[in-house]
Amino acid sequence: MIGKFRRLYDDEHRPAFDWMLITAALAAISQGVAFALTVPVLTALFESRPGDAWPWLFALVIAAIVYAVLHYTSLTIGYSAGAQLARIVHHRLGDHVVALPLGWFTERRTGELSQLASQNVVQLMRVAAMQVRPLINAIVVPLTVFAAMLLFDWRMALAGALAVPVVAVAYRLFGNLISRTDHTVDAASAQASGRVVEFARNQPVLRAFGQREHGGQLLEDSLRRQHDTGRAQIVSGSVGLTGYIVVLQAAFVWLLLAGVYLALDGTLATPELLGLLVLAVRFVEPLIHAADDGATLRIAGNTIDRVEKVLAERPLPQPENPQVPEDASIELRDVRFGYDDDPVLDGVSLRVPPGGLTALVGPSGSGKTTITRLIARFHDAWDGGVLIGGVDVREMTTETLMSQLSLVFQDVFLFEGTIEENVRIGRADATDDELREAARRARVDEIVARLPDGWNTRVGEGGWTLSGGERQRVSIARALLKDAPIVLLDEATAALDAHNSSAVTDAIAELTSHRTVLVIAHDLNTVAHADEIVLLSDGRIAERGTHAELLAGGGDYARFWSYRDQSNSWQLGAAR
Ligand SMILES: Nc1ncnc2c1ncn2[C@@H]1O[C@H](COP(=O)(O)OP(=O)(O)OP(=O)(O)O)[C@@H](O)[C@H]1O
Repeated sequence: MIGKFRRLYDDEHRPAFDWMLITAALAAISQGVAFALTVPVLTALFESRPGDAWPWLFALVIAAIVYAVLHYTSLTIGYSAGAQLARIVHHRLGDHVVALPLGWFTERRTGELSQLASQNVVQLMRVAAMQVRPLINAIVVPLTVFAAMLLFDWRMALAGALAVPVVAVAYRLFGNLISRTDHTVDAASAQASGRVVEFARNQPVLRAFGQREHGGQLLEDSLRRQHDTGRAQIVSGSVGLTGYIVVLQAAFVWLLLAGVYLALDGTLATPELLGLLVLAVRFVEPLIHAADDGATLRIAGNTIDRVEKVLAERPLPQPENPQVPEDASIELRDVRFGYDDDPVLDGVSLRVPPGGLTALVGPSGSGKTTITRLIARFHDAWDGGVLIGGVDVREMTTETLMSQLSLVFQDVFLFEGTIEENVRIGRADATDDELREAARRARVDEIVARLPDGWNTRVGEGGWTLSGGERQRVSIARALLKDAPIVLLDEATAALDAHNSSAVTDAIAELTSHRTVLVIAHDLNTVAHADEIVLLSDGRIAERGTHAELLAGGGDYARFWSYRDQSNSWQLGAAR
């Protein structure tokens, strides 16, 4: 456990943690020595030689002072080492995840990462600061007491040593019982907090569909599950803790019996026996505390395992000799790729020349979004190549690649901040005039005009104060401000109201003029003017050509187009 903590520290701060360990160990030794010194003091008093007790008492006071100083030192070093740990773990996680492929950031993983980096790391900091020392105490104090027993009476020390394996086995067995439900309790708590957020967020939907009770029922179920697992944890935890303490008491009784036997035998004087029994109590005491702290330490151990798992994720390999693209073309050469064992794209080749517009169409799940993700290097292709400006994306740095691309996807994320800050993410050093111009072209100025604080209006977490169409316009303004030569666009105007839809269409027209564009089109009406239309089906290109060529070809595209004529609202995605 201590090794796990040490591994988390960097070379600069590990010595502070080591100092905390050393001072804590020295404090524990001095505490053990102080306990041991009670034996000659008690012996002298019980043998009616109070004068003999003074030197031992004096030594005991010195040991107690040394203990107090060392304890205080390790406490203060521990606090600062704990605070450092939170900072280091945050930095290490931050530095590592920025190098991970964007495809790693699924909703589940980002949720777990955010819990890990916030709540769990703070717990880790507390454990490093406050709970590692008691663990050292639980090991070093009994060892010191044992050494002292050896000096006073080796037979009592031997009796103590015989009890140690039994206590160790009990610690492990009952410890497992205590921690057995940790994972189920963690999972139930995570699920319950997720349900609370979901219930609050989905109030409008639940009420609109008269499902308030259904949503409440789900929440209630998971709260009940949390309650039940919590109760099971208390029961098995109490059984485990009680069992362990009973074994410790039995170990003490065993020492008592050994001492009484030796006393009756006449080989151990009664005053010495009393002193040794007081020492035996001190032997057992830190072990009881160890049981209390064990559960917290195990949880900290789990957290460290999770941090290490994230740190072990393979970062996106960076090229040794980075190259820069020659132009703004996009090319896929015989690309194969899948998220698990089955390929999602199976031999896809396409080329968008600089300034060209290619539309990807196809049924839902045919792999359109996956193509855009490979171009932005969310993942690397299994086989084949993805090239920008004639250079494989694996041969350029992430910065170079990202400087070439603007991504406008459906799930727009806005940060908690003002609307101006959200547009400025497009290019941090843009002048105010450039920012206003991009906003005007994306028709964000219309949104700003109706907001109470104009540009300084805060958009709320995830941008919830704005409508879906408004969020898309903000994301298009970002892309206009960034002014990258290639645009990857997931066009989705179908779900928008008429006003927003026309505003988004205008904004997209601004964004796509004079740029290389690869657009995922959900509505066939918007693709007719593309230079090339690529129809994907099951991860392969089924048809390709201009609108006129595809209509003349009389294939699936032509068929879908004629359906579209019959029903204006028809969409390709719904054809599956
Ligand atoms: N992160 C992921 N992990 C596992 N499978 C995924 C992942 N993303 C997509 N898939 C799967 O890959 C296939 C292609 O998905 P993709 O999103 O590329 O299709 P699409 O044509 O863009 O669909 P839509 O039009 O519905 O957005 C689908 O079967 C999908 O379930």
